[in-house]
Amino acid sequence: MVAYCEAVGRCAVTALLYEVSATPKPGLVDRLNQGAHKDMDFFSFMASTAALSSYFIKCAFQGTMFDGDDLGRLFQSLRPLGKEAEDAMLRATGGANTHKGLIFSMGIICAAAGRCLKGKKDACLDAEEICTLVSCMTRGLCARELYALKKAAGFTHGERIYQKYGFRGIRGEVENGFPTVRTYSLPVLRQLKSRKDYPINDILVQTLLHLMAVNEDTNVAARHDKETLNYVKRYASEALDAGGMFTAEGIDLIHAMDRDFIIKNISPGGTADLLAVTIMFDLLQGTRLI
Ligand SMILES: CC(C)(COP(=O)(O)OP(=O)(O)OC[C@H]1O[C@@H](n2cnc3c(N)ncnc32)[C@H](O[C@H]2O[C@H](COP(=O)(O)OP(=O)(O)OP(=O)(O)O)[C@@H](O)[C@H]2O)[C@@H]1O)[C@@H](O)C(=O)NCCC(=O)NCCS
Ligand SMILES: Nc1ncnc2[nH]cnc12
Repeated sequence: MVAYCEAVGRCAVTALLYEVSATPKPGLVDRLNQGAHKDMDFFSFMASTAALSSYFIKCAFQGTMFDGDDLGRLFQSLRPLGKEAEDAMLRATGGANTHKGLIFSMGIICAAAGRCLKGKKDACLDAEEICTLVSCMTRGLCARELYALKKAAGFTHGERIYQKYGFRGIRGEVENGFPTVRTYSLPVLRQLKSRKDYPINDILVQTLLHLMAVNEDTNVAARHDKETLNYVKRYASEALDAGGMFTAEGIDLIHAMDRDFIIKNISPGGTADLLAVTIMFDLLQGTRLI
């Protein structure tokens, strides 16, 4: 069981490292620049990933150990681990929110992957099965934290954006079992990977563009507004129409997009998170972890 949880944790760490390494990513931290961020760079992401490696294993372990059918309780039991992980991230980065979103979403995925072991002698992991578990674990989250929200002040970014635009952000993604990943990015990643001549870096950037063209990224909406989010989506579609990472014209457009997002202070951080989630599902899929 320990080896299984370590293997799940290793997939999560690999997903985080692949995501930040993929270059160029418009507005995001990558190997070329800090994107539209002042308080984090490529090395902050390395340090943050290292600090989170034991957290992912602990979440998987929590999933394997959980007894009972009320998966909402498994989700609740992750909260103290998430808080500890957030402190570790802040210590490792000198106070930057590098992986705030992924502590939440990847933690739930690792616990769900742990739960997949229940009642099995060996686990051949399947993204659909994990997504169903994620959805069961977080059932009612949007109703509790967004729809019925009654607070006078102190709204988080996500709560404020729901009230303004009705975007459910990461809460909607987990409660619906990552529809954006299942519908868009995972099929794209798999199809591109079947082309043996494409470098992994280019496949990941291309997958990111597909996500950017559709994702309701609450980070973009929180720093700016709905119009800016539509601008990001249109720009990503335009880069894809030009061939994306697989034509010279597409690559030029992606670099132009990066320069433009940096000037305009646009960071599609939620979309970067979904790229990491996509990579995670691809790494887990079909893997016999024990
Ligand atoms: C459930 C919470 C995580 C929700 O918190 P909040 O209400 O703040 O929710 P959101 O803002 O909606 O989302 C949180 C992060 O999720 C990422 N995200 C955004 N949109 C999407 C999307 N459509 N799909 C997937 N993921 C999405 C995003 O993460 C990225 O942003 C982080 C940097 O954020 P921040 O510092 O706010 O942004 P900056 O632009 O840098 O800030 P400023 O400079 O403008 O100030 C970065 O990590 C990216 O990866 C969202 O930020 C909340 O309840 C919570 O934290 N709970 C703790 C529970 C927990 O961890 N439990 C244990 C595990 S279950
Ligand atoms: N590469 C990246 N740049 C900025 N924010 C992010 N959140 C997750 N990955 C990110």
